[in-house]
Amino acid sequence: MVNDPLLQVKGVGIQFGGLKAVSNFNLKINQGELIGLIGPNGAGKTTSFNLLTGVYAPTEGEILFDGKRINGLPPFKVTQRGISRTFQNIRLFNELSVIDNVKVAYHSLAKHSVLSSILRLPSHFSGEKEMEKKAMEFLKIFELDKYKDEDAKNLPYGKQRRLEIARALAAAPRLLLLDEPAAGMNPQETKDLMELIAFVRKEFNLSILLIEHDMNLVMGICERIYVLDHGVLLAEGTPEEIRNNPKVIEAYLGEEVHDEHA
Ligand SMILES: Nc1ncnc2c1ncn2[C@@H]1O[C@H](COP(=O)(O)OP(=O)(O)OP(=O)(O)O)[C@@H](O)[C@H]1O
Repeated sequence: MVNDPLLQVKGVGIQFGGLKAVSNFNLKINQGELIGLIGPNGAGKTTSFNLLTGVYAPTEGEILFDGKRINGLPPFKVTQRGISRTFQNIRLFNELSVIDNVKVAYHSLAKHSVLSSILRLPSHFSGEKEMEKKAMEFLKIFELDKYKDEDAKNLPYGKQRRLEIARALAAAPRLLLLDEPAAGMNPQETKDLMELIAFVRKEFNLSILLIEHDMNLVMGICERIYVLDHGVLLAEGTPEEIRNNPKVIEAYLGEEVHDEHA
């Protein structure tokens, strides 16, 4: 159905030994929404991403993407269905060039087959050319085109973060999961990145789920916010509702937000 949410997480949870890292987690993302996921350290945010992307299979509940069940699928299948992510600790292919990092992600979608690549058929070369062109388009959007032949490891930290997002986008997702994309960036880099996220969301008609510690940033760009605490959903609402939710203030935001709006 056209109006069904793109992503529906229904009562999802996972237990590691005796620890319930996430339990009874419910979340909905509609087409085109930019949603924030916040919570104190150890609240279960990254574990939720791992559940959504098939790194972990939930021990309870189900996850529907585009109306179809995806829990239990391995990560590469989840990516093929249309969910891409970035990682809290950057995971690039350090020894590969900047452009090759993007091409790797694009590869699974390219039309030419492995066989045509091995045999070096004409379709291999046209496929390669098209891939190069597409990868350059992503690099341009992220202002990384002039570093295309540089090893990824030589990029400054902020640019590595941008490259990770470019690579995630190259897999042509409908839902992009960003795990603290602005971590370690200075205020100007963070501001630029947020503008870029807003731009790519429109340009690629994306839905985005964003884990972020910078409260002003989350409040500034997300339509709705989910708050996790000790693995359970503490609150869900608009930035205004979250800001004024006493449970959230007590558990997470504390005096900082209180003072801001006093
Ligand atoms: N593979 C695992 N095995 C055992 N425990 C785990 C595993 N992964 C996560 N946990 C635990 O689950 C809880 C939630 O961790 P998670 O990394 O999801 O929190 P987070 O909200 O992302 O925190 P942070 O903001 O610090 O990144 C923590 O107590 C963590 O130690």
